[in-house]
Amino acid sequence: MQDWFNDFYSAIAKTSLSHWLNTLPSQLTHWKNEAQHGEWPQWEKVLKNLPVTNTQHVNVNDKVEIGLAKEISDGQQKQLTHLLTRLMPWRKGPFFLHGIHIDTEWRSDWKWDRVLPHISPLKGRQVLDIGCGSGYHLWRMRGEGAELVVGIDPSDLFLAQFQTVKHFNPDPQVHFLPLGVEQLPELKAFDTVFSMGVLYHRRSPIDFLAQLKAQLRKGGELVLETLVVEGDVHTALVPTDRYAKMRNVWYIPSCDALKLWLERVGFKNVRVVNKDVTSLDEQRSTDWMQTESLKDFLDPDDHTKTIEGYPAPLRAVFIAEA
Ligand SMILES: Nc1ncnc2c1ncn2[C@@H]1O[C@H](C[S@+](CC[C@H]([NH3+])C(=O)[O-])CC(=O)[O-])[C@@H](O)[C@H]1O
Repeated sequence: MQDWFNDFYSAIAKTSLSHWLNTLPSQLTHWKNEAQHGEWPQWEKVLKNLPVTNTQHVNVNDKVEIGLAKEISDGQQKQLTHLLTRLMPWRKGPFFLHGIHIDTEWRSDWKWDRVLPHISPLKGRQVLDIGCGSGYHLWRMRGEGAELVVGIDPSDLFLAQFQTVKHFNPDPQVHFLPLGVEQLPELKAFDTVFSMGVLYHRRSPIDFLAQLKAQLRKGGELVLETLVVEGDVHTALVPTDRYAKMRNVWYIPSCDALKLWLERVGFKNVRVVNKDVTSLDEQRSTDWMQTESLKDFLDPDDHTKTIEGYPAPLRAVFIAEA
């Protein structure tokens, strides 16, 4: 793990992100010390036992597929499947590793298909994904030609899943840092900042939007995806307790309200490019995530409502300019 972070420091040393090096090393040292007390050591063991395959087969353009089945023996494939199950639940994907299909809870590729047609081409850009989950979209961003791709997410399990994929595709321009958005300094350097599925988890959504803006260079692009409700510019749902069984949901604004919030923190040219009700095919239990999923979070008699009686998950994609 020492190497991953050193690799990242080298990757940004001569870029407009170099001032990040003032704060990052001490934060990551702190993370390393803390991680030893949780489940990290057992996931690290999985990472250490992954087979070295040196595959040249990398497709991150229309899916995330690294390595072919024929490049490893049946015994190795069985062993690899076993190691991957030790990193369950796999929520964000899917991934195809040496013929093993990790059928994740979410079809994150469908979200990417809704976002991609509307964003500025990523070719040559420095890109940040805030709350990147397992890093599925990081690979797809690189597949679109981004020059440097950085994801942050505070979940250690997501880091372990990302590093598993990176083990088979050691691309030096794709990185995951175990940080929360609140730990970022004002970098003002990324060409595109993504934040998908995170806003409703933030207690102070307007501060969060300002933090996103502070990561972009002037004229850079924000790609924000979040839950929304129908309503006017003054509408935002704050659940009394849980929303779709999630404990940590705070604000679900209408599109007009969120557009206003974005404008209030200084974003320009704000537009909603996609609205979509999450289908039971997009989020579901699988062999790789065997506990409850969307169908258990909805009213069994009326799928337009959550089990708590709120409008069922409706998601929107916003694009804005810093
Ligand atoms: N403070 C924080 N800072 C950054 N990330 C955080 C924070 N707190 C939680 N997260 C992370 O935000 C992600 C939200 S999931 C979206 C994943 C992907 N983007 C997707 O669009 O599929 C959607 C959901 O679970 O509802 C998780 O990976 C958290 O660990």
